[in-house]
Amino acid sequence: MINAGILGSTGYAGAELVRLLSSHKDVNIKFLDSRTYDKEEYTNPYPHLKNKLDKVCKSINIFESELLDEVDIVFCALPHGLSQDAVKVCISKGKKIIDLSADFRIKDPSLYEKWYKTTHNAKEELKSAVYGLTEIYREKIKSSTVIANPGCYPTSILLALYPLLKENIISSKGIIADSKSGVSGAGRNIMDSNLFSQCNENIRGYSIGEHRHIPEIEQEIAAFAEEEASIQFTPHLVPLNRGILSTIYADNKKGVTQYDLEDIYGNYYKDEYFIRLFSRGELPQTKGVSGSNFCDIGLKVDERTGKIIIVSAIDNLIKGAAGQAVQNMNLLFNLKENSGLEQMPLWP
Ligand SMILES: NC(=O)C1=CN([C@@H]2O[C@H](COP(=O)(O)OP(=O)(O)OC[C@H]3O[C@@H](n4cnc5c(N)ncnc54)[C@H](OP(=O)(O)O)[C@@H]3O)[C@@H](O)[C@H]2O)C=CC1
Ligand SMILES: CC(=O)N[C@@H](CCC(=O)OP(=O)(O)O)C(=O)O
Repeated sequence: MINAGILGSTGYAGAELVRLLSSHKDVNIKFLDSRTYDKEEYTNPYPHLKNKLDKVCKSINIFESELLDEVDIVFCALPHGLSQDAVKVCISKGKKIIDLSADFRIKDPSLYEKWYKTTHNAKEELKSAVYGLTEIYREKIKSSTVIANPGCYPTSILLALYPLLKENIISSKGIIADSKSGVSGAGRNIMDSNLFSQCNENIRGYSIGEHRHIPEIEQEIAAFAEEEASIQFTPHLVPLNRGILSTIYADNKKGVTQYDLEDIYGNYYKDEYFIRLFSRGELPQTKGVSGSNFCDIGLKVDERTGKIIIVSAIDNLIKGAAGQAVQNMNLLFNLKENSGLEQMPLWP
């Protein structure tokens, strides 16, 4: 049995971890950290787990808690900037840690500090963190101690682009990604602009060219292509609970055909349980992945405009957060990669 603890367990990403881990046959949840619900039943804020999870929340002081000695792995689902101490303590105690925040994703700490407008206080630990995009960094993940679980938008964009960049079919500069996210992407600490009355029946773009996921996406595009990268990224908030749909445009610099494109993606992803390719004009949709760890990818060569268009769909809370974290944990502990993640999407 793997003993696991969850920091930030009552946020939306934390709650998805709790839901997935509580039905994972190889995992025993040891602690559920929460300041707001300290000493309260976890099912008070999360009644969907009633009678299935008999656990009380506890506000954990990472420096003092003896509970840390009882676990093999810590999942950290705290807001950005709060996981650096947790990572330091876990390393010193020989525990594995999967951090769902951005604190260990960006390799260059000055870039993190610039985009996140805060200081990075674990620069040494940052060096050993592995970027947890499972399908791409599987081998490195297996032997790592600190895993930086990717952002939700980056997961949807990077899995969609990887074969094109590795095959040098598109340039690493000038890619355009237009993404739409459900409201749970913003977490449960509601902001005024995310109130039902302002999200429902409404679509709006935000942070155009300024979103914090840009350096993370560019870092990985540059790694895939082995050259400098730039992306024009526009996120939108759409009236869904969960789901991300990314539509990505790039110049077809080698003039590949629709047939070539489908063949290339088929070769790259043929053994990937969680990547489902759509061909012959079919396109993915958020409902097709909702509640699951799948990443659905649709492919289109537009010969008239000379563009390649890739469309990807994920559930932001699962493949974009908790599901990918569980997938990475499975790798760390040599379990089947889809253990605890076999749920099919919900439809309708
Ligand atoms: N939502 C998503 O789709 C995704 C989220 N992530 C990342 O996962 C992490 C958690 O995100 P998410 O679950 O959405 O966020 P939430 O805001 O929903 O939850 C974060 C939780 O952390 C706890 N917390 C502890 N200290 C603080 C603090 N000082 N300020 C605020 N909250 C605190 C809170 O619980 P309590 O008060 O009970 O302690 C809170 O509910 C973030 O780093 C986020 O970027 C990553 C990918 C996707
Ligand atoms: C809809 C919405 O607000 N989405 C969030 C996604 C951020 C998120 O969850 O960030 P990480 O994946 O980096 O942790 C945003 O745009 O800030």
